[in-house]
Amino acid sequence: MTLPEHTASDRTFQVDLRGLVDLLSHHLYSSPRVYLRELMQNAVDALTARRSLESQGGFGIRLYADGGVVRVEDDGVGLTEADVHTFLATIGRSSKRADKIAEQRADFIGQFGIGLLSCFLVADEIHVVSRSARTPDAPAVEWRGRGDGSYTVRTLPASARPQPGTTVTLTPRADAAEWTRPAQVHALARHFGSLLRHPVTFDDGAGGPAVPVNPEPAPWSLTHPTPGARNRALAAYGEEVFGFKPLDTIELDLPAVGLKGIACILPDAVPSGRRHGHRVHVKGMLLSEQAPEILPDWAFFVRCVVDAESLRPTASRESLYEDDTLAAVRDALAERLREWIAKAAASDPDLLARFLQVHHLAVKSLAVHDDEILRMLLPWLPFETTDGHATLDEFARTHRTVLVTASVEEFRQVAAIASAAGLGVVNGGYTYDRELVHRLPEIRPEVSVADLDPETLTAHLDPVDRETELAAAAYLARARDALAVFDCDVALRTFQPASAPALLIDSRDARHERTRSQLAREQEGGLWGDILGSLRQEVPRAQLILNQLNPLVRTAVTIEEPELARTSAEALYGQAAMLSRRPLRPAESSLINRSFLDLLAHALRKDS
Ligand SMILES: Nc1ncnc2c1ncn2[C@@H]1O[C@H](COP(=O)(O)OP(=O)(O)OP(=O)(O)O)[C@@H](O)[C@H]1O
Repeated sequence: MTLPEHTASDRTFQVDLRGLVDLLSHHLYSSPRVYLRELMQNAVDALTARRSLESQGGFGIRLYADGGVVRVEDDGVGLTEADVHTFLATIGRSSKRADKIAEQRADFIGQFGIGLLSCFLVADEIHVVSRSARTPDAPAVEWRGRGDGSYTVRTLPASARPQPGTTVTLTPRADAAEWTRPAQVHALARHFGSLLRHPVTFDDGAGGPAVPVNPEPAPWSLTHPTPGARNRALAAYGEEVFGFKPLDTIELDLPAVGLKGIACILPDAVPSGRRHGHRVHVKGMLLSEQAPEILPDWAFFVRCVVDAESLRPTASRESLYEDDTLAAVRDALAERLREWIAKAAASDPDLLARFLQVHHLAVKSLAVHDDEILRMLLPWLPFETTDGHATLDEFARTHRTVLVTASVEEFRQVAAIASAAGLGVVNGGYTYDRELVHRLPEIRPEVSVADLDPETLTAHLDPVDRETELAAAAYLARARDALAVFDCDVALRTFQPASAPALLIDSRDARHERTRSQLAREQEGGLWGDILGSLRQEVPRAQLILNQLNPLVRTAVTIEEPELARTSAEALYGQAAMLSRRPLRPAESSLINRSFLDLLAHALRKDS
């Protein structure tokens, strides 16, 4: 038996327009307000297409919103009835992609053939009346497209639309009033269209004259009498769009992609790594206020506003398509910022100083990975040093050997003693600082850089003579006993400055080791106790170094009364711990409290 043959029949997808509009509104566009941008952009593209037919100027875009309707009218290329069926009524079909104009595609902002659908975000029907400039004797045509996917087309007498161009009218739904009120339409038009090159006007239907939406050309396209005047005009524009007075304004110009604009240096520091949005216009139309992709991550000390000819927007038209052109633009703009830094470093020390004062953290993060920035700016970057805050250049002039600590805490511990000994130490504890200081000899070969840790420093402190050591032995033993709970050894040395009674050397390693051995003790006998115990290394203990040159210490070591000796040792430990500015442990805080009260009680007893 043979089965009956089934013949395959070609079918066409059915598209549910409501579902599609829902998808666009929830997943493609950030807000219903984009409907106006899409209409303006179609008008701009239509004007561009008309310009390729006839060079005559004076064509523009007129917006109208009176609370009842929103209308966008252009003097663009227009549509014939056949165009309407092909382009308006076919979703995903765009005249800007048709083969014969493929080479001109870069002239247009649109290309996906879906922009018009965004009108359904605010209205149930799109009404278009158009007359073609390509086929001047074709009649005017009217198209009504509805959100349910149906549409009607009819031709109108030439008198209905005497001149070529297109008028799109929307009757907004009540729930879209927020986006279609006259004041809002005007504000949105200015927002998206302030840099459009065709004249755009707005009329609120109240009887007054239509007002220009983009009366001023882009500030960088104007000529100015002097470079200073130009710079001030660009800075004023930056302040207008970003709301801050730029520390300086860098002009951007990349002819290869028709990009012009400005980069505004932020007047205040920003947390490093925070990426700023830049304002990107494509052919004048505002694409995004938050496009971080036109600059590399490190450029977080600027905000840019640019207008480009050949950057490609994505379908949402709210970001840029990541392609080779965008990568090249990013590189070229980064290069411009570098040039600005180099120029400031070479010829405008005041500007450079102001810039580094605010953005040195950003520059440090940049210099770590960028040899050129390092070479240009390292000498001018500020660091915390034993001479106070100083640039490496200033510091290296007085210290041919630059010592650098690994942590802020270690810097606090050694700074006073090292500087009293004439040593120059840089605090390497902040992010990037130690790494950067170590690279100084690449630029200043006459300078050498070495790490300094507190242990090395104490090893070089002068011991006291045997007699003094013996005389102090009893006191030192009591002090060791008092501080044993902190696993702290006590030693007597002489060091400058004489005003410092004691130095507490307490490296991070020592503290880790103490935590570990304390845990091991607590777990005594158990499995963990054995494991932790077997890890025990030679314990790097904390060390309280008393300064024999200090008058207070000289007196303390002679104390015979055991309680007072103990209290004085605790007080010296507490004071040294506080000076190191590391967070105190609870036991240390209570020790400081207790020793203070004991000393007070002692002093009062003595007085009475
Ligand atoms: N104001 C207008 N004047 C002339 N033609 C227009 C106008 N508005 C729309 N069209 C035609 O309708 C087509 C579809 O428009 P739509 O906005 O949906 O897509 P697009 O602009 O081509 O691409 P995109 O989805 O990227 O915006 C356009 O390609 C164009 O041919």
